Amino acid sequence: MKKTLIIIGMGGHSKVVADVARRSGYELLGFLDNRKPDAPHGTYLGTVDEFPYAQYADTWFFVAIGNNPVRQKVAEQLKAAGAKLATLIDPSALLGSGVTVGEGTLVMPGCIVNADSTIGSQVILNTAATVDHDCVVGDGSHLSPGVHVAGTVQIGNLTHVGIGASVIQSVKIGDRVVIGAGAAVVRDVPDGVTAVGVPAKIIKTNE
Ligand SMILES: CC(=O)SCCNC(=O)CCNC(=O)[C@H](O)C(C)(C)COP(=O)(O)OP(=O)(O)OC[C@H]1O[C@@H](n2cnc3c(N)ncnc32)[C@H](O)[C@@H]1OP(=O)(O)O
Repeated sequence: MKKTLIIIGMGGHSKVVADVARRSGYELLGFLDNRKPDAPHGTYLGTVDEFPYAQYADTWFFVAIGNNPVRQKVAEQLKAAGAKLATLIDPSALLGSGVTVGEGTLVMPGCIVNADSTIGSQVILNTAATVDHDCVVGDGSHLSPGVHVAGTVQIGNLTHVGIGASVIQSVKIGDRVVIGAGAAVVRDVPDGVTAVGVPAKIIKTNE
């Protein structure tokens, strides 16, 4: 029997999550969203807050919300309601030996994660992102499409690395950091800042 899945969120990100879920062998029952969508792209099953999770004990749930803190908050809400959170790894992704991937994480098509890297929970490794050996990507972080992370890099929690950015080996990027699209990160980046450019420089402190 196929495993069944319900996806949380009905924005654009949920479309790509649905595709990864189908390719990974799940039967998709539908979507939850606290805002009823005007033009649903699948079966709308109701709100996140009012869904009867206890009646779906055999079903897996996946939070497909791009915003890092919101994704993590909704995942906590689901866990408190007793829902089982799936981890979705596209069959085209390559994971090296000793790699671990946390609960609720999405690994998109074309990603490569090399040996002994640790990917946290509720992470998005977006299309064709690569993470080399011995890295850590913290909970709730998002590596956008085409990000390349060299070996032994540490990325904190709730950090967003923008599309096409590169991070050289052994750099540490803090929590709640935003790295701009196309940046080259060549020095450590502290918690709670936005850094852009080549080489990446801090342009502001985030709220
Ligand atoms: C499937 C998907 O869609 S996944 C999502 C992928 N999306 C991304 O990766 C988005 C990444 N976001 C960015 O790069 C954004 O530009 C951010 C977050 C770095 C900055 O956004 P904001 O905080 O709104 O800053 P804002 O746009 O006001 O720019 C501030 C300054 O930084 C500059 N700047 C902004 N982004 C960059 C960048 N990536 N590289 C270089 N300079 C930049 C701006 O030109 C501006 O400079 P100025 O003050 O001289 O005019």
